[in-house]
Amino acid sequence: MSTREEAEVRPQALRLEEVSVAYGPALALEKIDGGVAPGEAVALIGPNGAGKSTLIKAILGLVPLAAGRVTVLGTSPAQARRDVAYVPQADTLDPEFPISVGQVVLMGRYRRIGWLRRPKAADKQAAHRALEQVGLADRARHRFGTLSGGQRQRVLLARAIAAEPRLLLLDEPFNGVDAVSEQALLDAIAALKKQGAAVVVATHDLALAHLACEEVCLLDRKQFGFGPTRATLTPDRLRATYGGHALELRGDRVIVAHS
Ligand SMILES: Nc1ncnc2c1ncn2[C@@H]1O[C@H](COP(=O)(O)OP(=O)(O)OP(=O)(O)O)[C@@H](O)[C@H]1O
Repeated sequence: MSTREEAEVRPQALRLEEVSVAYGPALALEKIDGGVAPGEAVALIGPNGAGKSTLIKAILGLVPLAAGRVTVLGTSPAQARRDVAYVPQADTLDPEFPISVGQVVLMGRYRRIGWLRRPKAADKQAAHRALEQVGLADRARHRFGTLSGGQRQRVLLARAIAAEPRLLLLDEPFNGVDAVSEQALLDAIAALKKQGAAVVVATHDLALAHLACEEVCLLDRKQFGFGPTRATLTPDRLRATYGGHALELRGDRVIVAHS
């Protein structure tokens, strides 16, 4: 069998075919093309406004495509929604909202049990296991808003884990996160991948891409590379992707001056 045929029969959790998205007359994404296999992760890397969040919305079926096709778990984003979990940036959930950590995580079960049914013992156990996985089992009764930003991010990841997703989408999971939370997030992502889930992570953090992702997609409206991490994250490609911005590489992290 040729390499091309092998690539075509290899199962993909996510397939992007020349995906373009427009807000009004302007294209926010143009011909993004690639995929991710079950048990693997892809990092979406690009400057502010590159279209990373827009691509995540396209995978969730929340924005219409101007062209191309998104296939999630062999079907449309809308059909696959039950098996897809999304972790927003922690600051999108109001910390003042009077809800416990355990209740936030249990919300991850509602797509399975339905909003009108009461959670069963199995749902509570799944929520507890998810909190354990991010190292916060002892905080279940604490108010969500009393946790640090990094801990809140871990709780939102636990909510996603409790949903038992086959595809997990993360938007900038390391923003404002300390080293302990960073390690807990990395461990939880590794455990999900081991269970066969595919992961898509929008990030500015090249270390995260190297540590947790088999593939990267470099983008700034257009695609500047989509492939295995080490081969794709070259200084030349990074400079092309971050073209209009002042780019500084420190170790394996990109530091971008937002002018
Ligand atoms: N609802 C919207 N209506 C119009 N334009 C939008 C909308 N959402 C995003 N955009 C524009 O689309 C482009 C891509 O935005 P997007 O938020 O996807 O980028 P991003 O890579 O996630 O950025 P960041 O790293 O800053 O979060 C930007 O120019 C943004 O201003």
